[in-house]
Amino acid sequence: MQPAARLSAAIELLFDIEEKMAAKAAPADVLVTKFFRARRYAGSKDKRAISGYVYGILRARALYHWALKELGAKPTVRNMMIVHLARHESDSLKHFGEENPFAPTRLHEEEEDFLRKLKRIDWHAAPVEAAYNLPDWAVPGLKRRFSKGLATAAASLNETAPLDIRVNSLKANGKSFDEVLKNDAELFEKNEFSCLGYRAKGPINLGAHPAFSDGLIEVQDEAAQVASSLVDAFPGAQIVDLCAGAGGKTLAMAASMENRGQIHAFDISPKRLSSLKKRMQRAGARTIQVHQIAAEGAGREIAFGPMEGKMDRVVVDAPCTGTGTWRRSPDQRWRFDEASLKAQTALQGRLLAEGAKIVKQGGRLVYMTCSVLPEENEDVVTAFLASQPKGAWQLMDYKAIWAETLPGKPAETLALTPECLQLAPHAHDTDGFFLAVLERVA
Ligand SMILES: C[S@@+](CC[C@H](N)C(=O)[O-])C[C@H]1O[C@@H](n2cnc3c(N)ncnc32)[C@H](O)[C@@H]1O
Repeated sequence: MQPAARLSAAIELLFDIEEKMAAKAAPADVLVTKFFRARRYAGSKDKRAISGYVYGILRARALYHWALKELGAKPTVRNMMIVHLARHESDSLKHFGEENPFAPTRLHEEEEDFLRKLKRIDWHAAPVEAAYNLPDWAVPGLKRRFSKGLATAAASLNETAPLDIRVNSLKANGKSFDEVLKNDAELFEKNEFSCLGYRAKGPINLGAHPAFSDGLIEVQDEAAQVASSLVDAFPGAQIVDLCAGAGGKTLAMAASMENRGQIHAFDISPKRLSSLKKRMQRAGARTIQVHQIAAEGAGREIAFGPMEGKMDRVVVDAPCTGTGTWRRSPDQRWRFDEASLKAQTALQGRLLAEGAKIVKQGGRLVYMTCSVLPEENEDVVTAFLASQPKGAWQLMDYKAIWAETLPGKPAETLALTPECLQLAPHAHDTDGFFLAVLERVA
């Protein structure tokens, strides 16, 4: 593709992403994949260039909105692209209006005008929300979490994420990492916290790798690996994974359990559960029972009633705003608002209370989210404890569980409640992730 055609393609793709974002429909990564699948003629360099524009603009969206407002221009996709090029590769602006049927149309007078004014913009004067691409609904929670460290934390949440893998001990059978990855082992380095985790040193396509197709490795961020270990899923345990999704944690727990015991994996999404079924086959996990469940209604009582007070572990990996994974999905932040955050926290509270009923005495309720917002984390746990009879639950110190389940020194928490674990990219070089372990006393 010619450079001009790449620009047009990026504008078209971004337009689609913006539309779907407004409708809270398909996320950017799904749209990007679909876009390229329909354009087989796009080579790897084209894909890299187009994705570079798209994600670069998504990561600076609030900043470009702010700049365009300062200049009296509308925050359209085309205007954001013009600002982006002016900042990063002004030479490419010459492709607008080029003699090429695929080129974007020539810059019109208003655009030429704001381009001239753009040179006078003081980018350092941008408010923190614009500079770090923060949506209004998340700012109070981010300030509570990070206080003076907000700028550093927010900058880190706006970067690109690394790729981590977990060696699947069910299939690796004691093989060393070099044996599992063969000649590609040197492309990875050991994770800091997770005992089975490795981080890719650079971009790598694992989809076609034999270690992946043979189930020897799983793609999983280090934070999720740590959280799965802290469940302390022991061989022979009876576990309910209430929001199992496509089974990232379920598979890690099945491996810790050495295929002994039982994991009941529930979710409302048939698509995610069908992906879990494929993954468990590939991973050789034989202790997982998959159950689709309705979001609400009597079906849930029928499913969970017989389990009341019987489970060793109940994992509530709750649906959340995903603020901790903004690095991977930079459009995610624009899909929520104050009302949907509130609805999400109410659902999290309901799921935690529901899961609590099926934990046995001495068993553990493990609440986790991939969010850094206290509203979805400590506040949900505090409200749950307040709703329970006094002394019914003990909030366990994650450091004590870490000592039993993970090697090395426990990561220092950023949680407002010191017993809980809160990880964040700037401090731990992992996704943002929260975990609280509650033991049933009575
Ligand atoms: C954070 S994701 C789970 C990720 C998964 N545990 C993993 O490790 O890959 C949250 C999941 O909750 C599911 N969910 C949403 N509402 C639910 C409900 N009422 N009951 C059970 N699952 C629900 C979503 O479909 C989604 O798969």
